[in-house]
Amino acid sequence: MTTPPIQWYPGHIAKAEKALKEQLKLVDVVLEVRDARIPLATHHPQVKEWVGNKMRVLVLNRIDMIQPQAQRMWTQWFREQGEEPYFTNAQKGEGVIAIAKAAQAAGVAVNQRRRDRGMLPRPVRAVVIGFPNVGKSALINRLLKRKVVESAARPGVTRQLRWVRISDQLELLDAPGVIPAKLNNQQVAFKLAICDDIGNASYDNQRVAATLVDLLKSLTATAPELFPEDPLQRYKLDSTLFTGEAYIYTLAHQRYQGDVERTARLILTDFRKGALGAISLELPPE
Ligand SMILES: Nc1nc2c(ncn2[C@@H]2O[C@H](COP(=O)(O)OP(=O)(O)OP(=O)(O)O)[C@@H](O)[C@H]2O)c(=O)[nH]1
Repeated sequence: MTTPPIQWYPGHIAKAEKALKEQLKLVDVVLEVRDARIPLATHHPQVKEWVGNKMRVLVLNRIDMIQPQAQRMWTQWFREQGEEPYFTNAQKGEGVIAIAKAAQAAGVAVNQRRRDRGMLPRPVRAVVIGFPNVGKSALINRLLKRKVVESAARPGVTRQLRWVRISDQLELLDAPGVIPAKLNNQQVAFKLAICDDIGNASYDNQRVAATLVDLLKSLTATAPELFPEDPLQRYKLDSTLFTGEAYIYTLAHQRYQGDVERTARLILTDFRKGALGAISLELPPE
């Protein structure tokens, strides 16, 4: 059997899963953050089971990094699935007030249940969960209107637990819950690696960058209305003539002294910092 191109460390995953379940035990409401560029790949199939019958608010973050038209398509799709997506730019604080309101609204139901059981109402307790690097800490800091959580460019950075008061009705765990990636789907793994939402994993930059080029080619072909310009035009090399792998190899030889690794890293960095434009890497399934 060949080694899969993207690998995690199983011990790390088991530990993360255990920590996440401990955090979930403490709360009434779960704010699940996904990366708006890959809302399906940043969904873990077991979240539903882990969240159980607690209230869940679905947050699609990095809204600045996808096309407005893609946002509209996702809104419609999620509503068809019976879910209301909340879109945020946690870096700038956009859409964050609506998240706090949705969490508080969920708290009303929680307190009604407490009253029905003869218990005193209390502020609703919430936690922010999501894959590494999706913007959990940035969102918490915005909800708190101050910086209590280190928001790092480095994936997988988290710290100790504390309750912080957001309003009279809402308390938040100040440390986010990290959802560990599911191990067995390489297609999903590639998207997580492209977006740097993969945490503690090892992968091959050249294969990941080649997959990004192939994905962009296929998206521009299937949804041309979302791509008035070729996202790869920055490199002045026609992507329609090559496979992803051949594209990187050719570009490396034309522009970067044959340094394929450097070219691969450059393309990934350009995509991650938005230099290729606002691009949703996934579109709602038909
Ligand atoms: N462009 C953009 N960048 C964002 C957004 N939200 C967060 N970021 C940036 O993305 C990086 C990661 O954000 P964090 O808040 O540290 O992500 P996290 O999910 O807490 O990451 P871990 O601690 O690794 O699990 C930081 O550089 C943020 O400034 C957003 O909506 N748009």
